[in-house]
Amino acid sequence: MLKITVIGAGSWGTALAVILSKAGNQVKVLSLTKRNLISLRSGYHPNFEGLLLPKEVEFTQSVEDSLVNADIVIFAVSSKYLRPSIEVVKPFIKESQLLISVIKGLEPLTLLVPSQIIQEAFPHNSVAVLSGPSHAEEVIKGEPFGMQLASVDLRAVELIRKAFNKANVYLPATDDLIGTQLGGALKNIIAIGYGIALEQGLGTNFYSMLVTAGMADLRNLAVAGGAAPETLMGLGGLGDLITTIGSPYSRNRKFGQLLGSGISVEKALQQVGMVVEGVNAMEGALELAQEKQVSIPVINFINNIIKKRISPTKMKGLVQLLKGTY
Ligand SMILES: NC(=O)C1=CN([C@@H]2O[C@H](COP(=O)(O)OP(=O)(O)OC[C@H]3O[C@@H](n4cnc5c(N)ncnc54)[C@H](O)[C@@H]3O)[C@@H](O)[C@H]2O)C=CC1
Ligand SMILES: O=C(CO)COP(=O)(O)O
Repeated sequence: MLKITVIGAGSWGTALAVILSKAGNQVKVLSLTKRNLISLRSGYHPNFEGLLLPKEVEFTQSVEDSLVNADIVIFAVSSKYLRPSIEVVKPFIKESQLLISVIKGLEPLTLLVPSQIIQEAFPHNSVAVLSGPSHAEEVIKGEPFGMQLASVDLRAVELIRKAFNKANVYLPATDDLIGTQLGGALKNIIAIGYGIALEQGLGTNFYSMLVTAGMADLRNLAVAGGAAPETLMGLGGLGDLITTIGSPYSRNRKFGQLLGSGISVEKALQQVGMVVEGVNAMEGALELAQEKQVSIPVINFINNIIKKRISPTKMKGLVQLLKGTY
C-alpha cells in the first residue's frame, strides 16, 4: 500500500484520490482553498452531486500532516495556482518523494509546462506527468480510461503503475514530458473553438475541418516547443482532444458554447464555475508561436473570438481564413 497525497480538492484531485484509494492506497487530499472540509469529510463534493465519496479518503488543510509520510505527491491544482501551491508545500517536501503533475497548462512569459515549474522548485525529486482523456466525472465512477504517463525515471513509472494497479486505467509510458503537457494544454484551446462551432449549429463537416486544422496547429506548435511528433498522436494529444471535444463534461467546450451563444468571457467563466485552462493557456500559446515563428491560424482565430475581435457568429469564416494559408 502506497501513501499518496493529492494537492488540490477540485474535480480532478478528488477523482484521482477516490480511484487511488479504491485501488488500495492510503490517500490524503490537501485542500489549499476555503473549501468546506466538513462537507468533504461527510462525503459530499459540490462538483459531484449525488455521489458519496469513500470515507477512506482523508481531506485536510494541514500541509505538514498531509505530506509527512507521503511516497507520492500529486499536484492537481489549476495551472494559475501551481506556483503559490509550491510555495506552501515546499518546506515539507522530501527529496525521496515522487512528484506528479496532472495539471494542463503553459505558463505565459516563461513558456514552462507544469512539470518544469515543479522540477525547478524541487531539483532533486523525480517528477512525472499523467495526462490524457480523463474527465473526472467518469473517472470517479470507476469507468475505464487511459492516460499518458510521462517520466524519464523507470522506477517512477513502476511506482505509478503499482499505485494504479487495481484501478481500471491503462498507462502507456513515454519520456516526452514536454510533448505530453503541450498536447494537454493546447487541446483545450481547440475544444473552446469546437464549443463555439457547436453553438453556432455548424455541420459535422465543419467540425471535422476545425478539429483537423486545429490538430495541425497543436502539432506544429508543440513540435516547435520540443515535443516528439508521435507523442501528439497518443493519449496526451489526439486522444485528449477527442474526449474534450466529445464530452458534455468538458469545461473548455462548455465555455466555447457559452461564448458562442453571445455571453461575455467573464460571464461564461463564471457560469462554468470551474477552471477553463484553454483560456489560461492562450497567452502562452501565442507567445510560443511568436517566438518559434509557427503559423497557428485556428488558435489565432479562436483567440480573436475570445478577445471580441471576431464575433462568434462569424465562426464559419474560418474556411476563408484557412484558404488564405495555401
Ligand atoms: N476535471 C478533469 O476532468 C480534469 C482536469 N485536469 C486538470 O487538472 C487541473 C485541476 O482541474 P480541476 O480539478 O478540474 O479544477 P477545479 O476547477 O475543479 O478545481 C480547481 C483546483 O485549483 C485549486 N485552487 C483554486 N484556487 C486556489 C488557490 N487560491 N490556491 C491554491 N489552489 C487553488 C483547487 O483547490 C482545485 O484543486 C487543471 O489543470 C485541469 O486541466 C486534468 C484531467 C482531467
Ligand atoms: O482535460 C480534461 C479531460 O481529459 C478536462 O477537460 P476540461 O477542462 O475541458 O473539462
